[in-house]
Amino acid sequence: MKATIIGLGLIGGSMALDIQRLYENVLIIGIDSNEDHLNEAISLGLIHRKGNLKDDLDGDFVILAVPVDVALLLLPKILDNIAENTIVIDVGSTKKPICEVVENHPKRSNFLATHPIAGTEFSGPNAAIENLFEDKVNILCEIERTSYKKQEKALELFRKLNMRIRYMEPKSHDKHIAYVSHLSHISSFMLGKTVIEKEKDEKDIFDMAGSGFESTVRLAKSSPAMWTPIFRQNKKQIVKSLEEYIANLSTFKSFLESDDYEAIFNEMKNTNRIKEILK
Ligand SMILES: O=C(O)C(=O)C[C@]1(C(=O)O)C=C[C@@H](O)C=C1
Repeated sequence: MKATIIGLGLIGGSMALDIQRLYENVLIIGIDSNEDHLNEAISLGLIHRKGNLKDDLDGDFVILAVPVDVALLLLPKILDNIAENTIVIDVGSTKKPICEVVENHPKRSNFLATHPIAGTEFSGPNAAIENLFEDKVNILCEIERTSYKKQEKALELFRKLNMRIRYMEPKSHDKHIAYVSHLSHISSFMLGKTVIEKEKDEKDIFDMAGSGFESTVRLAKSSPAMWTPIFRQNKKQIVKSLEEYIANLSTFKSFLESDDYEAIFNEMKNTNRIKEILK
């Protein structure tokens, strides 16, 4: 079993670890533009050897786990050179642009667009962990455009990883993910910024930060190199979600200014429904 992992960050590295654990006689080849990451991936045991985009597109799987802007550039070239029986699986956080870029590619049926809803705020090969995908949702887009044999191969991998599969249209994926993932990150980044700016005048502010602040601001530790292209590709949906979020913040502020504590209580009471949604 041969798998080529392109992009040896948290997701690519974790995938490499799990494929080694779940299959027999595995050869994992790593490709990354960052030479330090490649060396780190070898010393961490994530990959067996370095590869390249000419000679290593002929295994069972090619996993494309690079930032979403790089994925758009690489995927058509990868498909140009892919071996007949090899499936390319992308794992990026936006799905419409990547599906569009290969829409009319003659090797479209070698590709499957996926989004594993798994991750942490950390990045790079060092952040890779075993079992990251266990019991996590994996959103698959336009699976009918992937050849049947290759669908089976991918689904077997996701079964072995014990993932929960959902099927979605790329547009619908990008719309919903703008709210539950992309907006969460922006909100955390801007909360972090607000508190850091205050800290300039009040040195003690972080001494007062408890686990509430820490859990809310966790995502602000995420990689700007990964998130900037995501925000760019999903700009339209994110702007819409931000408008709704800003309106809710403004409403809360006006309730407070007008001492409308009943309204504030009700806003929070209604939102407590999140306890049932995210059990
Ligand atoms: O939990 C985190 O730290 C994540 O950032 C994971 C998260 C998310 O927003 O849920 C981030 C991006 C991925 O596309 C999928 C999952």
